[in-house]
Amino acid sequence: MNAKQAAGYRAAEWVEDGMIVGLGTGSTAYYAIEKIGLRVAEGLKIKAIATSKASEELAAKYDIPLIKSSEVKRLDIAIDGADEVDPDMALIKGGGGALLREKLVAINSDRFIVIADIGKMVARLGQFKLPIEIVPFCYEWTLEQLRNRYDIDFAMRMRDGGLYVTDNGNYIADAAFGSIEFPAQLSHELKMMTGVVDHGLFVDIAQTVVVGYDDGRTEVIEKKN
Ligand SMILES: O=C[C@H](O)[C@H](O)[C@H](O)COP(=O)(O)O
Repeated sequence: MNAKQAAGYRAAEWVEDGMIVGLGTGSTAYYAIEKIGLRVAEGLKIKAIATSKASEELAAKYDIPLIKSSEVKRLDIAIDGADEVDPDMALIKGGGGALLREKLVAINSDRFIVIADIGKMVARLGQFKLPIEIVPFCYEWTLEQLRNRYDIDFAMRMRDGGLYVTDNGNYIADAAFGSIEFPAQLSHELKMMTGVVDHGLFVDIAQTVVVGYDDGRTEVIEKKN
């Protein structure tokens, strides 16, 4: 069992009968979905909302019943990976482009569990390029606005020779902050910018982090109040 699988499988143990579950996206969330799917095959009764088309397909493969947001007001639990996790459980997410749906699901869940291999744990966020989802309309102006505000490199994410398009039809600019001293402040500033839909900083959203190690061990860290 590798570190991602260990974390994903451990977090899947939080899921109980009758829960509405948010399914994350990425190579770590893959294992949580797989384990939840195996438990569904054994009789676990849940309903789920997926944070990407890829995770929807994975859930369908495991016969995890998916529902629409109109059918439920809140989720009991959401389980998702992260690109970086700092000691305050602030995160960078969106390496796989799913940050907007992931944030919507996470903030509307009673408990948000982050699953991360030990390599994701950092003293300070920012080495991983921060994904910023921007609307396609006049995106060059939004990019220019970002470049003028922060003196760092912003690169439009590319895919197959063209601009990468999220499940929501938007683009992503990856921002090389290097070191983010005040994640909450940056999160707020970015949200205020016209043209920016959202970004991959998740501050004060996670309550639990399950860390996976290469030898298959896991460590559960709960947020201190
Ligand atoms: O958009 C993708 C998500 O935020 C992922 O949860 C994040 O990038 C971590 O992905 P992985 O588990 O593949 O490292």
